[in-house]
Amino acid sequence: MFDDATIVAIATANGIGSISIVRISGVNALEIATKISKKNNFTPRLATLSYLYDSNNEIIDEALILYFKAPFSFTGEDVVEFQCHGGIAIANMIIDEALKYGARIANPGEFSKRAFFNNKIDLTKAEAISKIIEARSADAVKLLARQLKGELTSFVNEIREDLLFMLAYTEVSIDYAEEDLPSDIFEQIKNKIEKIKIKLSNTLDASKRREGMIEGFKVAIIGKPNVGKSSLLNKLLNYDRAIISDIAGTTRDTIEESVKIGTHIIKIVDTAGIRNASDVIEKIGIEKSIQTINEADVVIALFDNSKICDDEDRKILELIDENSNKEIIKILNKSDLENRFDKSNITDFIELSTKEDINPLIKKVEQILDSNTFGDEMSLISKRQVSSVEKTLYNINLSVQPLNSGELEFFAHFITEALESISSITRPYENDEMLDVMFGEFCLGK
Ligand SMILES: Nc1nc2c(c(=O)[nH]1)N(C=O)[C@@H](CNc1ccc(C(=O)N[C@@H](CCC(=O)O)C(=O)O)cc1)CN2
Ligand SMILES: Nc1nc2c(ncn2[C@@H]2O[C@H](COP(=O)(O)OP(=O)(O)OP(=O)(O)O)[C@@H](O)[C@H]2O)c(=O)[nH]1
Ligand SMILES: [Mg+2]
Repeated sequence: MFDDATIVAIATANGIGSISIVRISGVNALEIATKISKKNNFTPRLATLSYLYDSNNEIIDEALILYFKAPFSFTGEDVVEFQCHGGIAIANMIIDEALKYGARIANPGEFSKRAFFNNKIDLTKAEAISKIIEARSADAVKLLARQLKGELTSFVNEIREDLLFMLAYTEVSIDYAEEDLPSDIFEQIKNKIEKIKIKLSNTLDASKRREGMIEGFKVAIIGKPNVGKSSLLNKLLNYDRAIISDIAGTTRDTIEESVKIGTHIIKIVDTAGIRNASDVIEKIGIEKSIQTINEADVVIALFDNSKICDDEDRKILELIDENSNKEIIKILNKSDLENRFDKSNITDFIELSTKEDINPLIKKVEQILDSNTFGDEMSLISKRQVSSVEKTLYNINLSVQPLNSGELEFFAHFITEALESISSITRPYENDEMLDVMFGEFCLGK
């Protein structure tokens, strides 16, 4: 799974800061620390202040050295940390010395990978660590910290226990006569199945709503050409990001910019107007809008209040109706001009113009994102976790019919599949390739 080399990497950011940390893990860690510091009586977990020397005996720095004696370290191996003066020059010099004394540079995620294989962390914790490093908002950090603390691990273990209970009893009832079993055992199993189904689908729903907390929520502006989409984007960003003109078709490509709304970091997406120039292009336009709507957490759909409602507007309104599960805010824009849009075509709209305060619109977006964010339900934080839960739910659903008809071998088969899927969230049975890909996406030095 991995070689037994001693690995070294900078643990801190690759830039100027007051302190940098170089971390070494493996059997030679202590010996390397001894050579660099000329000290050899490290007490585990006690910071030791020492000068550091290179192999020519020239002084490099004054640093704190931390020694973690195996197995009581992050990786489960002997770990030594040099907390040296910041910047990258000193850290790189320490790394060079460690390489001379037999260490090699760690691969991305290798410290975490070793922690996983030494049973110090499970995959949920590894994923939480990896995402926390990249988190951009306090909301995201809090969500991830819950998983770091083991919330998903407990969730998985509870479901595993229930599934194992079911398997145990089906095994027994396949082998033994019914009268030897508690009479309500199948009722118990059915109840457990129903509870698991609810638990899994609630978790999937909450996770879907919160997807944007980690990746950044997407708010998309759609509408036909010239309705004022880019003008609204600029107002939301508070600077002139997009080019604006009275020529329809000014914005050719999708523009994405980050901005903070309330506690949320969001990506605002300004799209090219949905055009009706020819059938082919119109089709592309509509397809693009459908895609935009699908990918967005909130959609702001603009209509031009200074023009009469035409077929293009009606197409967009139709699209909105078809996506009633999406949060779509309808805006009658350019309401400062003479109103010509027939309002019988549209419900629940906000009248707006560039001359007006957009705070009510921002508040509305914030409210929607708040409701997507908050709540006590647990969330999954990666596609991998979501697909494992989906697979578990799929197999649980398939197990119901054979349970009802007494085909216990089939029931046991689906429960076994479900057990495998749910277990893979914390610890897959055998899947080295997946693990390589996953840990390979981690930050260097993590
Ligand atoms: N300097 C430093 N800070 C750090 C880390 C690190 O590796 N080094 N971490 C790295 O991610 C995080 C803290 N995570 C850690 C997790 C476990 C152990 C550890 O030594 N575990 C031992 C002992 C447990 C105990 O005493 O309770 C063990 O699990 O056996 C250390 C750090 C964040 N801050
Ligand atoms: N009177 C008035 N004019 C507006 C308003 N919003 C935008 N405009 C004008 O409408 C024209 C088109 O604005 P844009 O923001 O470029 O429109 P768009 O929807 O991005 O257009 P495309 O990129 O071509 O799809 C510009 O001349 C804007 O100044 C508004 O609320 N009131
Ligand atoms: Mg535009």
